Amino acid sequence: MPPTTSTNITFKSRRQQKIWERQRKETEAKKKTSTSYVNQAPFRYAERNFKSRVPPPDFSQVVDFEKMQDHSDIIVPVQLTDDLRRLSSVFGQCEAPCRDAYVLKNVPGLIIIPNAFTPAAQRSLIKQCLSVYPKPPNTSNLDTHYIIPDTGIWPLYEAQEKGTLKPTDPEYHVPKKVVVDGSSSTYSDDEDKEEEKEPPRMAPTACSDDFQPVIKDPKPDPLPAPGVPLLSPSEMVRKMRWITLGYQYHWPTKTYHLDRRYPFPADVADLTKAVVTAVENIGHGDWINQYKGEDFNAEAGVINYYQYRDTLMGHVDRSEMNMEAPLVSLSLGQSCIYLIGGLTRDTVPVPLLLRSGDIVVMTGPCRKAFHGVPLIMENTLPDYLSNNDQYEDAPDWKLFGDFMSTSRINLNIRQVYPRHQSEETVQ
Ligand SMILES: O=C(O)CCC(=O)C(=O)O
Ligand SMILES: [Fe+2]
Repeated sequence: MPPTTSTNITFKSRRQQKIWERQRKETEAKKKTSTSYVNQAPFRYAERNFKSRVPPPDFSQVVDFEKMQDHSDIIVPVQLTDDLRRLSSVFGQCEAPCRDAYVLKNVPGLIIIPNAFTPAAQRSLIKQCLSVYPKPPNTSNLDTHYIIPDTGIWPLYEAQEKGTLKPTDPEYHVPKKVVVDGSSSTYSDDEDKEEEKEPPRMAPTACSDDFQPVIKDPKPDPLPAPGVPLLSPSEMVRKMRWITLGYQYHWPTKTYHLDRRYPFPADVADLTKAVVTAVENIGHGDWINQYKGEDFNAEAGVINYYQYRDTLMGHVDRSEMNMEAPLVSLSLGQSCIYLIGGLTRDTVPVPLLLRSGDIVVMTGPCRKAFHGVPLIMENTLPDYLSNNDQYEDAPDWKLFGDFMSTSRINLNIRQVYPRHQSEETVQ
């Protein structure tokens, strides 16, 4: 067969030409979506705005709960049914009650409770999120590739910083998991969270119509990738992207391992129940949240660790059999822009500025709304989390403050089973 040509390129075969043309079309399509804002769903348009470095994002529509007067047309102040600090000690000791919350006129079901935790309570939660919760059996993104010691990584990082753990010590490098020869991973670690990647093709995703929260298919653990590097403890802690609490989550299929449930941290369960109790009967217009705090069980949680420039792409959390129960989400550390949209990406999302200590509660219709985090706002760490100061409640804060100087932590908690049902009664 004679070589075929396309423009000035010579091809050895027709097949090669076809491949080349397909690739060219794909590249052009990609270029189009990345350089022009035309034909983009409003949610994607907003994501691109906040991810842009040059030109800088347009922040003019951002809702800042410290400047309420600017948003009185879209935000309604409400009073929680009870003081959070009375309902749970995890919010911290403080004379002032915590009852101020806000709802958005155009996002039914969304409730924001700004500044819900005292500085000491935030320090305590951050310490737990970094040094206590990320221990086996709780799973993190690092587990796919590394054998995490029972202590977790944090004590190794502390020892490295103190100089008591040296690169030549055997514990310095957390061992890698062995790659089984000849097997290729169906999923890569990069695909296991809804970051700026296409979701894996083989499974329906939590945003697709054929998605089922319960599937009979096997849920194989992602396989370790060959070639992951051995890292120092300080590098390892900054590679932590997420951990899961309670029912463990299978990212590739976006369903829960209902047979893999680990103990849920009591303080997080306690504060979440308090939040769900405090938002009873809160809402606006057509939607008033009626879910009872007493019916809420914290059964699954995700802790997201964001470094500067990390983003979380727009998605819907609908892996829970119970989609009536509120989802409670806490922000700690650097501020972020949080986009809250509607049932599809075609609804124009509202950008919210979330600060350390803010709580977002997604109730009723908002449980099915698209949301995401397109921007971590640099240099927004509150002074009370700084690594330069001494704190009576946290004498060892320096290292935690170092970590938080470039990080945001989000903790979100869900109920998996319908109310009055549990693992035992459902099976
Ligand atoms: O980081 C956040 O505030 C949101 C996290 C989130 O939506 C998720 O983990 O599903
Ligand atoms: Fe989410």
